[in-house]
Amino acid sequence: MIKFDAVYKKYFLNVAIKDFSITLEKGNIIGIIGENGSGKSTLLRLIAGLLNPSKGNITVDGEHVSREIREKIAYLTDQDYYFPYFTIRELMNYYHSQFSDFNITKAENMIDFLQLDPGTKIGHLSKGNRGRVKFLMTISRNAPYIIMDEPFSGLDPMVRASIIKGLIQFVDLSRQTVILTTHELKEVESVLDEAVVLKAGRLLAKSSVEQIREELNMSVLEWMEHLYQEEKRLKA
Ligand SMILES: Nc1ncnc2c1ncn2[C@@H]1O[C@H](COP(=O)(O)OP(=O)(O)OP(=O)(O)O)[C@@H](O)[C@H]1O
Repeated sequence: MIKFDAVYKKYFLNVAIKDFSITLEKGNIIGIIGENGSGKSTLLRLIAGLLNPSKGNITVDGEHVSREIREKIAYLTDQDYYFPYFTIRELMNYYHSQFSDFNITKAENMIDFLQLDPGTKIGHLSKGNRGRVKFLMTISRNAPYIIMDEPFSGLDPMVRASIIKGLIQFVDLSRQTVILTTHELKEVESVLDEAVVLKAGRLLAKSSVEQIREELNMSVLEWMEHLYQEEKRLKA
């Protein structure tokens, strides 16, 4: 379980996360959604322990983020950082040597599914295919928490839907929790259990996707748009 208690995160004078309290339960696929600049990436970096809160507390399974806790988290960044002279297979072997939870058999199985050639050098891949490699390296870890910043951006629409479905196929939700940010809501919402809406660094709402669909009779995108309009109306 991940818990935020009255968390603030400032970048110099800019407050990116404000008075943020939330509990994220285990065993779900959770989508963090909101407009550009609403604080989604900052939230993920705080969970991954790449940033420290300016104020407030964050705990993962009841413990403050530390080196041991960080090892429980597989994090897919929105940045490109792989060594360009490695082939995909060399990168897989490198990850296998660095992370005790890296499942090389799962990675081998995923390579075909993601339509990647393991002999290709990272530096020779297109941006979309580098995105697939990031997805491969992250999902192949048997980490209890998989945190992904925009994992599907840049993927071509013809394969995006099947790669999104692969998330369910390759993640074991009896032992793993997935938290991801996305702007591709129409395609991603079918795999989400929960949605968390951010606006200007604040938590606007959190709901189960089933509740949004069954009780409000809305898609997640419609729900988010509705919340944004309500917020605007209340402020006017
Ligand atoms: N390194 C940084 N230094 C200063 N300000 C930052 C930094 N990173 C993010 N910010 C600011 O913090 C706020 C939240 O940014 P963040 O990247 O978390 O939003 P986001 O919801 O992920 O946006 P997007 O959808 O565009 O990726 C924005 O106002 C942004 O300009």
